[in-house]
Amino acid sequence: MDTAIMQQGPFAPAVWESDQRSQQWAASHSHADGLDGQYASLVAVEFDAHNEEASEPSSEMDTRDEEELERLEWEIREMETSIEGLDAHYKIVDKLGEGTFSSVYKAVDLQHAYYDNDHWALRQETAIGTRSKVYVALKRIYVTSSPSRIVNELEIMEELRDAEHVAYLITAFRARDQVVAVMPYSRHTDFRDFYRVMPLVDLKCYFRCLMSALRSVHEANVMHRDVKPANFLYDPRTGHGTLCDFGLAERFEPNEWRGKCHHTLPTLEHPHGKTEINRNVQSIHFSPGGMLAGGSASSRSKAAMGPPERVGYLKNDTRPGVRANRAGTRGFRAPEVLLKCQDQTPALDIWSAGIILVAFLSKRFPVFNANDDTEALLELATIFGKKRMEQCALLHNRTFQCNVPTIEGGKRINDFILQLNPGFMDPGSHPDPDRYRLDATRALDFARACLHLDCTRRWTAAALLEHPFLASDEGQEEAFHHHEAEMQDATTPRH
Ligand SMILES: Nc1ncnc2c1ncn2[C@@H]1O[C@H](COP(=O)(O)OP(=O)(O)OP(=O)(O)O)[C@@H](O)[C@H]1O
Repeated sequence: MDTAIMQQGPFAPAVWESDQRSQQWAASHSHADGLDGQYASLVAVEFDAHNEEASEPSSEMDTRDEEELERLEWEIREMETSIEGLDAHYKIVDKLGEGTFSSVYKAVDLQHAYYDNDHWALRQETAIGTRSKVYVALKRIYVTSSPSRIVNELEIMEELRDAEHVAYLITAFRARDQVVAVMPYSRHTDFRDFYRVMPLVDLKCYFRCLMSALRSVHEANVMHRDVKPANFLYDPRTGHGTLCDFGLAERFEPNEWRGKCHHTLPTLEHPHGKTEINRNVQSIHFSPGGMLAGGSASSRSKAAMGPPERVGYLKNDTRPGVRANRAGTRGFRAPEVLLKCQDQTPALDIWSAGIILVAFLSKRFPVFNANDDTEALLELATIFGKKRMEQCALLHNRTFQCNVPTIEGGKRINDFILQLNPGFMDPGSHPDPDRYRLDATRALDFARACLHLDCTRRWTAAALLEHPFLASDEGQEEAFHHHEAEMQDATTPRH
């Protein structure tokens, strides 16, 4: 390796980082609930914290054919020869994934013992000294990625190193045109294997990890921009999740607020008034209750601000299209991204997390599958209805026009979920049917809180962590009712 672009650092794999409380909680609830057999067998694999290999899937589960395995072998050899010195540090054992911008491999960290891992060991509840092998994930970023994009990803990961439930960067290096980021290996199960069978109690665990990752990311004024199941590595056996892939992440710069829309600069304020972030924000419109600031589109459009530009559109418009960051994955893009809002906020990640929840609750994945942004807006319109889409567009200084008659009405997100999964409220053989119904109602409300079309009304990650679906004690429930009352108050139009 000729150029180290970041220092080698101490680490311990995230798989050992599992929060013991969530782990015990997930395990006890999963089994107590008399679960779907498929899910029970997923979580039943004994997790031996001291012997990673014992809990690895056996080769029988490897469905790859000979040709694929040969290709993988070739790929590993090619990587080892094109990055001089790599094999002295890491022994690549498998391929974990492949995306648009990179390939990710599982490797044994051969030199783990030569580094001081105490810092990370402090964050663990499991001693790491007893491990015979320590696995890492090597993300080989394709040469077609621009240097600025690579630096952006690495810098953001470096900045978020101490954030819980966020993939952290151990080191990164460059060998000629090859850039490799090294992360702890996070053991996980493919979302498609559990989204239809995961019980509500374990779903809470999933969203606690995801929301706590997003809270840290947003507190650092970063928008992830690509929240989706493939980027949240969740292990149902331990109840531990890790948000990865900061390849599209963008800094939220309040000082560069363009002000072309009708929504105000948000505050990432904690509910109940404990301000804790946005070091750089100079002018903040505070809203009660931890919502991103602002009222409803209709109330705001009547406010003193007035539209910055004329409303409406030219029929034969020859002007170039509006440019805005629309990075993300289809089906997970928030309405403001689809509408090319130029002042996008961290609320866009909350929308994507809400879509993941809809997949769980409706047992449908992918939820949306449009080929382009216009089609994606139409998909939203079929749920939310024309009027609310028009209001949402207006908020971003856009006009929504559609002559499809079936989108006139619109429904609540809860009704949409229940339409797709009519049996959702039925506790079935759940040992505590009332508890199930309460959790199910709260899960629907959690989805509603994530999926406000109006980005200013979407709850923050910090607020969502205190939503009763995730909150577990009375105090938090009381706080929620207080929070709800404040929200009602804030969003009721004043005449
Ligand atoms: N730390 C890790 N531990 C285990 N697996 C990982 C880790 N990081 C990434 N992966 C696996 O590799 C896949 C691709 O990683 P990543 O999303 O970072 O790459 P990408 O090229 O940006 O992908 P995409 O274009 O799909 O967003 C992930 O979906 C995951 O399955």
